Amino acid sequence: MTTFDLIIRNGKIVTADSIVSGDIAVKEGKIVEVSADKAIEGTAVKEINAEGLHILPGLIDSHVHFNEPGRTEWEGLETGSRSLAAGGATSFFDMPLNSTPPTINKANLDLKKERAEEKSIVNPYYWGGLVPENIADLKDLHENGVIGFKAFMSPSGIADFNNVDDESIFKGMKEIASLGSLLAVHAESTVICDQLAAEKQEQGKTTARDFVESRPIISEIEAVRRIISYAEATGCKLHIVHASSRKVVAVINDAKQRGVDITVETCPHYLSLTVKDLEEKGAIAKCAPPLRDEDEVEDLWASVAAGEINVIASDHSPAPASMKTITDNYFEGWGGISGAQSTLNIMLTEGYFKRNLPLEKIVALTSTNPAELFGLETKGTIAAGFDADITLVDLNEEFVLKAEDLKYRHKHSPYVGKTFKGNVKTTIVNGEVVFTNGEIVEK
Ligand SMILES: NC(=O)N[C@H]1NC(=O)NC1=O
Ligand SMILES: [Zn+2]
Ligand SMILES: [Zn+2]
Repeated sequence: MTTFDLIIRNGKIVTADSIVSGDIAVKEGKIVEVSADKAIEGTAVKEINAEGLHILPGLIDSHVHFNEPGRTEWEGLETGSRSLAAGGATSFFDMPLNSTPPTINKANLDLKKERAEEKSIVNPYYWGGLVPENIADLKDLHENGVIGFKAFMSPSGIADFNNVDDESIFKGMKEIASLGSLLAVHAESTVICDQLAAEKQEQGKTTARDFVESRPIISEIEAVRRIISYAEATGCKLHIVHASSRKVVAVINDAKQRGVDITVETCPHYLSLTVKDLEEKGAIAKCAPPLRDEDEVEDLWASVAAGEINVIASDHSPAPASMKTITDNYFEGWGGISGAQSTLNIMLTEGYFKRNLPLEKIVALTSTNPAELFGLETKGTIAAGFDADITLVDLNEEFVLKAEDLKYRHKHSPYVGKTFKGNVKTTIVNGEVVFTNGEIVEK
């Protein structure tokens, strides 16, 4: 009789294509057998009874800022990776900025890899940066395994990570195209945002609504149109991060239809929070692009349901509470939302339960699609031969998120106080349980 390291029995196994009842056997970190409607024969060192639970491929959060090395007082890989595990995520792609030094050359990438290998309890992957100063470093970064490159079209908010001007982005995209890699873009128009912000502040207009109006949807659309033109001129593959509106997605879809190699991400906060939350919660709900109004949220859900969005990622961009206080000027205070732990909860509560988004689509958006798009060949689904990155979820469990539930270094989030339906019970990374029943399992 075969002996396995782990057997998970009697769960409902969800993939991007189907939901089946069955068992999963794991050996040496890999899924070796999945059985539908019959028991796996054999024994295991550990068995988990998943009766009543759904079993999902672990989330792959393709957009986080864990800020290590150099800015670990804001988060760090230890707390960041633990918050992901608690939220059912088993892999992340760390953005090149907010860490100091930023990931803009091989030496800096090596520093981050070293820290991640030591501290992360989920699988780490890395974006390289594209800044005006590092075109000559792109090849080296690519050859050392970055997922792709990330550039800002508007100021990043971080002094050592400059946004690209049109000249450097065109040069960079030519180089990235020749490497066969891809470029992820924060697409907001510097001209539109800077001029509108300056006007608002001159007029003493600094409310939440003023801040939002200084970064309008048209600013995203302008930047997206421009970067698409460069993609068409260079052949560089594009990934637009954090689209805040279906109107932005529509521009991307037009390009897709013309044959441009382009994909799009949105984030849970654009699907669950509005300007009203920014007014009520202050900078805890501040981000760029900013939160939009209720009708935009509903349109974005329609876009998700229509299959127009490729990837949902958290854009977890944490900061200490002291940087998240606003007295009366919404142009002050850090822009970035702490959300890495809540992605699946939001997709289940707001998507599956409230808007009938199928579980299979949630799995596709949060795991299968990012694995396929970014070349993680052994991740993103539950099947024999794939890595045993697995999340067990109780869809019947309701809970109110409390600050002390958060594993972040700074225990704040715009979702504190929200009632969620569907809770992560156990998270398994490469065959090892890293989180169960509310607690991180330390090695
Ligand atoms: N630097 C950084 O993390 N910026 C992120 N924050 C945010 O709200 N949008 C971003 O791009
Ligand atoms: Zn961004
Ligand atoms: Zn980001």
